[in-house]
Formats: sequence, structure tokens, C-alpha cells
Amino acid sequence: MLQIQNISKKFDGALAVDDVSLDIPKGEIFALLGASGSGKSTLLRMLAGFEKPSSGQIILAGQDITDLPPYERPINMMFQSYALFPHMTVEQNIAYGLKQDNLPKQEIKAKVHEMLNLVHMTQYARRKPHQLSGGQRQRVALARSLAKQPRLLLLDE
Ligand SMILES: Nc1ncnc2c1ncn2[C@@H]1O[C@H](COP(=O)(O)OP(=O)(O)OP(=O)(O)O)[C@@H](O)[C@H]1O
Repeated sequence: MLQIQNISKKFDGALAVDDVSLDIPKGEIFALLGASGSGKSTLLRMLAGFEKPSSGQIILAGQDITDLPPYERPINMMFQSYALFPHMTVEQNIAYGLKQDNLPKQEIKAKVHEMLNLVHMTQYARRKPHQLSGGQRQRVALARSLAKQPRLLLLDE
């Protein structure tokens, strides 16, 4: 499913990621562990397309995605802070990504309903992020990521 081939990243000459190769099968939950500053976030950011590798390739489901911009990758990344839109309700946050895809309204509504159910947040649909606990916000962010059915979900802590 995911092949990372000899990926390296240099920042101003300093190696943040040094020749990493990984082969991850479909359906696998893979955890990347390492000391603070060892390059975990940098590797994830390269997979998501936010950072350009200095060398190496990323192959997803047979396609070389190394040079694709983030929005063209079937990948979703969740950050350490949840990055919900503060002025939008829970359901608007979940619907946001789907609206970008120009799905029919009825389909968006059904998908939002399904995602709210999945993360047990149906009763909070009309609340804004600041009215939720930290864990509830993280569940909304997860619902928003999964709504788009990415082939690969990257979770940075
Ligand atoms: N934009 C940048 N410019 C220069 N150096 C950077 C940049 N981003 C990260 N680094 C450096 O690259 C190295 C790897 O950082 P990274 O954030 O990938 O580590 P991490 O393993 O995710 O750490 P943590 O567990 O502390 O979050 C660190 O030494 C960091 O200082």
C-alpha cells in the first residue's frame, strides 16, 4: 500500500530524516516511535506533501506521489493540535472537506450524520469547538478526516 524508498530530508544541511525505507501493507496500523527531534513529524509531513524530500520516493497504491501537491494525495493528516475551524459548528467542520469535493447536499448530510455517529458526537453537532473538551475536539477532527475516506490517515500524536 505504502512504499517509502530511501527518503531523506535536509534542513540547511542538517539531516532531519536519514535514508528511511518502509513498506506498509493495506489495513495495517503502523506506529513510528522515536526520540524528540528524531524526524517523525518531518517524515509524516513529507508523506502528506507539506515538505519536499531532499531525496527518495513515496509510492502509494502503485502511484509515485513524491511530487504531488497535498490536495491531490489520497492522504489525510491530523496534527497534534486539532486545527478545527473555530467559527464553524461541529457538523460544519465535518462537512467542510466534503463541500470542497462538490458532493450533492443530501450525500454530504448523510455522510456527516454517519461520521457524527461513528465518533459518538451526534448530540454535539451544533456546538462550536470552544464548547467541547479536548478529546471531543480530537474526535471531531478524526470524523472530518475519515469523512473524505483517505487511503492513508496520518496521526501526529
Ligand atoms: N522547518 C525546519 N527547519 C529547520 N529544521 C527543522 C524544521 N523542521 C524540523 N526541523 C528539525 O528537524 C529535526 C526533526 O524534527 P521533527 O519535528 O521531525 O521531530 P519529531 O521526531 O517529530 O520530534 P517530536 O517528537 O519532538 O515532535 C529536529 O532537529 C528539528 O529541529
